[in-house]
Amino acid sequence: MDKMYHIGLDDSHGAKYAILPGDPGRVEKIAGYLQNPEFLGQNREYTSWVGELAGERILVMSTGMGGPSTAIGAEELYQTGVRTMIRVGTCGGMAEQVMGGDLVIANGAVRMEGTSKEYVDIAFPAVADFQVTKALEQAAMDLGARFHLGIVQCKDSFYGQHSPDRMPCGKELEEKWDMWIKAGCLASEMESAALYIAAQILGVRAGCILNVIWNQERKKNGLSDPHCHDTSLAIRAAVHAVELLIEKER
Ligand SMILES: O=P(O)(O)O[C@H]1O[C@H](CO)[C@@H](O)[C@H]1O
Ligand SMILES: O=c1cc[nH]c(=O)[nH]1
Repeated sequence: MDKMYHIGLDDSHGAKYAILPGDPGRVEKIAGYLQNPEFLGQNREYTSWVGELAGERILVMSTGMGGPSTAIGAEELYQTGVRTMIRVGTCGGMAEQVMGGDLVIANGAVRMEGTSKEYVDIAFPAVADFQVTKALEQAAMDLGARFHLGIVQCKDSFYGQHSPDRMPCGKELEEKWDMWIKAGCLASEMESAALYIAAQILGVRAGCILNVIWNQERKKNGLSDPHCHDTSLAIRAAVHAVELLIEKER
């Protein structure tokens, strides 16, 4: 087959499982947890490596930031044979109990972004695959991580989250932010809703595990707000979850 237009890959990678960080700079680090890691290529925001785990080929590819590039990545990975997609990313805590350095496993996502609306009506939920989510939960437990499992909020504007007062529509952003918190959202990030909806429509599995960087709500409420930029724990949990899925499905 020809190489896919955006991701620059064809099906010669031979992987059915993919680990998908947003940040291209995280790809080589993730591949370092696999056997025989090999650089495949880079085009636009898509940097790709492949390696092996428990006898299976595993692709690692960055999606870039936000729904559009994530959905394009999922679509083109599907064309190259990938059937299980696990996002490993970062997020900002929303719920008070979610602290920097914790992990969040997203079993569903609020669709406050634009991409998924061009797949299916907003009434349709963005939900993670149950088996993938169970494997992520088991992996986090095996690693002894402090983790939370629940719903994350996805948006398109990082600065709409952090500086809503600067935006002409800031009042609406703030009202919605408070509503998501009251409804029980754990954390905010930018890709899982588009990934879950694209995966659903493609008929493949998707899940997501996130490192919590900080929690602006804790800071606002005068609570301690430790910051953690180290994504190692989330990466190790994602890799271990893939291993668990492979073993279970062998
Ligand atoms: O660390 P990644 O995976 O990029 O994820 C988060 O970080 C970016 C914003 O800083 C957004 O992409 C958000 O979803
Ligand atoms: O606060 C944050 C941190 C990471 N990613 C986001 O989208 N928001």
